[in-house]
Amino acid sequence: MPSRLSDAFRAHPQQQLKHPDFTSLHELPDSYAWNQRDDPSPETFATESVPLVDLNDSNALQVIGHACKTWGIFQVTNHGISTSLLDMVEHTCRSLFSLPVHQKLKAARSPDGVSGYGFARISSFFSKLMWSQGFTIVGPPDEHFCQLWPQDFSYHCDVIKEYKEEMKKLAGRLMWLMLGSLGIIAKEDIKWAGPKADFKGASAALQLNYYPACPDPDRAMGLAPHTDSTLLTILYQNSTSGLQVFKEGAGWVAVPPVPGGLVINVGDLMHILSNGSYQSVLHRAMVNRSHHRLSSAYLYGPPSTVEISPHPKLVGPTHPPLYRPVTWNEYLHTKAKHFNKALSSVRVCVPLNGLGDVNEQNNSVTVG
Ligand SMILES: C=C1C[C@]23C[C@H]1CC[C@H]2[C@@]12CCC[C@@](C)(C(=O)O1)[C@H]2[C@@H]3C(=O)O
Ligand SMILES: O=C(O)CCC(=O)C(=O)O
Ligand SMILES: [Fe+2]
Repeated sequence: MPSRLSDAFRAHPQQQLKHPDFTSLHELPDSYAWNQRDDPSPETFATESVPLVDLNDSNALQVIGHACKTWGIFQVTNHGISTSLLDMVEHTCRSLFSLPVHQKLKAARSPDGVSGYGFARISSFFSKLMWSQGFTIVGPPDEHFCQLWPQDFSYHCDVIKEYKEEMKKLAGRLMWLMLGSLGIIAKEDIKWAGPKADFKGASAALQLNYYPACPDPDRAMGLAPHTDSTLLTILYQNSTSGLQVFKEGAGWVAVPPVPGGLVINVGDLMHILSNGSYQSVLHRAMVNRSHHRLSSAYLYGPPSTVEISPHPKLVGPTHPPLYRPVTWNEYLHTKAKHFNKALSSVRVCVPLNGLGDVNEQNNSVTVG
């Protein structure tokens, strides 16, 4: 099993797809036209809205805990990330995606790599193409940025580095808020958080997404429904809406951009750590006829060698562990192979009849 995030996809290389120049398309090609069969979820729209939390509010911990249990997503304000930094990141995204295709392809993601320009990893699980372009950054951006902007790369590198540092601090803070509401409050409760409890060794990937304006948005899909493989994800979206989340009993709910706000979603590893108490949220990005859309997702997880398992404080005789321990790399590997069945493939199979022979998937563990 690879031990670095950048090696997570060595065993599952991504197929090479053509990168069209979106700006030149005035009609939606058939390869981009999604039909109901590709998107089985009901197209209902809810009146409910995703919780909004002011991080300066004294109730923040409780509101976040409730949001993680019921929605698996919330938006935050007063998060400490300056508007000017968010503007600079947006500017870097804009500048990156508006480069000519041949220039972007100089920093193309290699089939078995994780960083660089290309289609979303999950593309291979769908028969239709997504109306988006992405740029993934794991580790320092210098090498790829040098190819994109031979003149100005150091400016863009500095923006991304500062953003990653700020995101890392905010993610550590959010970790304690999310865990705190489950009663996981002491430094010793999460050993890998380190002596200062600041999650210094955490790993992360930054995913920049660009959704060009689309001639036929009702039939196109920006980013297909998925959950993130993370502990948590911090998403910045520009002022164009498009993000939707699936809520049981309500259907697809839009997550409108809140000025200066950030969207936080629970990922699969947090679902495991919370022993199923927090939901990793199914989400997708829709596209727009007249406006392009930009987003940046900070995908946050544990250090590569750390195994995540249901927290001992949440496990007991009446609450058996629902998942077996997994490292982030191992889980990304599983996701690249099984996509939306990845979570169930690491689920511990509790026998329903006590006979211990219930084992729906050959790589799940049977207990009892
Ligand atoms: C650290 C990560 C997390 C990854 C894979 C790798 C780098 C890029 C991330 C995303 C970003 C876009 C959605 C997703 C589903 C995708 O296709 O690539 C994510 C995936 C995951 O959360 O599984
Ligand atoms: O663009 C968005 O709103 C969603 C992006 C996303 O889900 C991701 O990058 O994982
Ligand atoms: Fe996502």
